[in-house]
Amino acid sequence: MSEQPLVIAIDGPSGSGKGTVAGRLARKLGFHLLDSGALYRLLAFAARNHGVALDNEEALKVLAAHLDVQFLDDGAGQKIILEGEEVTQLIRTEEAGAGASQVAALPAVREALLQRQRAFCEAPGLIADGRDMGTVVFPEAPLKIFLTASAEERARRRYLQLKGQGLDVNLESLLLEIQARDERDMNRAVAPLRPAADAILMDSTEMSIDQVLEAIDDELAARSLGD
Ligand SMILES: Nc1ncnc2c1ncn2[C@@H]1O[C@H](COP(=O)(O)OP(=O)(O)OP(=O)(O)O)[C@@H](O)[C@H]1O
Ligand SMILES: Nc1ccn([C@H]2C[C@H](O)[C@@H](COP(=O)(O)O)O2)c(=O)n1
Repeated sequence: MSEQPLVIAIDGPSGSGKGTVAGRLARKLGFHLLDSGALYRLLAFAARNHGVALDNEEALKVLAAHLDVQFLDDGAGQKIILEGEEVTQLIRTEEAGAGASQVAALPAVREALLQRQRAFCEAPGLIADGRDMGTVVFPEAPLKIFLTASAEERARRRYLQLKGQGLDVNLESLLLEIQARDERDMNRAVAPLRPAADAILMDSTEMSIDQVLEAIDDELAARSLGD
């Protein structure tokens, strides 16, 4: 039987550093990258473009099934094209994250995006970043990291990130938005944000990005993976 490509799942709440760590790890290992949050952000963004309400499950299911998205890697980072428009930065605001969190709570939306996410699993391997990579999408992943940090630290990171992109952001508002998104993601009925039973819990509140990557390297070495 052909060997399955190696999948490393990195789940956790907003702003914990999943995307940054997943991107660095994918480049280092030469693996594919699944930014599953981007799919939900793109769906919410497309819904707004098409005048579809973020609680219209039936219409969102159809939109999700036919989402016209391209993930392009031009060597300087990933560009995201939605229906022919580059939306790489547009989908990164907290407003887009809130919309994503809202549509992500709908079972038919999650079902419509499931196979598209699993299709990212190709040789030589995949780094999968999200909320339910280790619990639902890739439950057989041999390494699952649940990456978190205090809400205050995650708000601080998101503040620096968005301010660095020239956006006018407020730290106190970001903290409230992140806490609200955490609540929704953790308490929804379908695929709630929680660590898989076999996930490695990693609290990066006091860790640098490099320290997180080193800790993941140690976990890979301990399992003789990623060589
Ligand atoms: N350990 C860390 N220490 C300091 N800054 C970090 C750390 N990890 C990530 N960051 C920074 O925090 C910001 C948010 O990181 P990132 O976008 O990777 O988080 P995320 O978990 O993917 O968030 P979301 O789920 O909302 O997309 C980025 O600017 C990133 O560079
Ligand atoms: N696998 C996933 C990924 C994301 N979501 C939802 C919940 C998040 O709040 C939102 C945006 O994700 P982010 O880009 O911040 O990682 O999308 C989910 O339910 N499942």
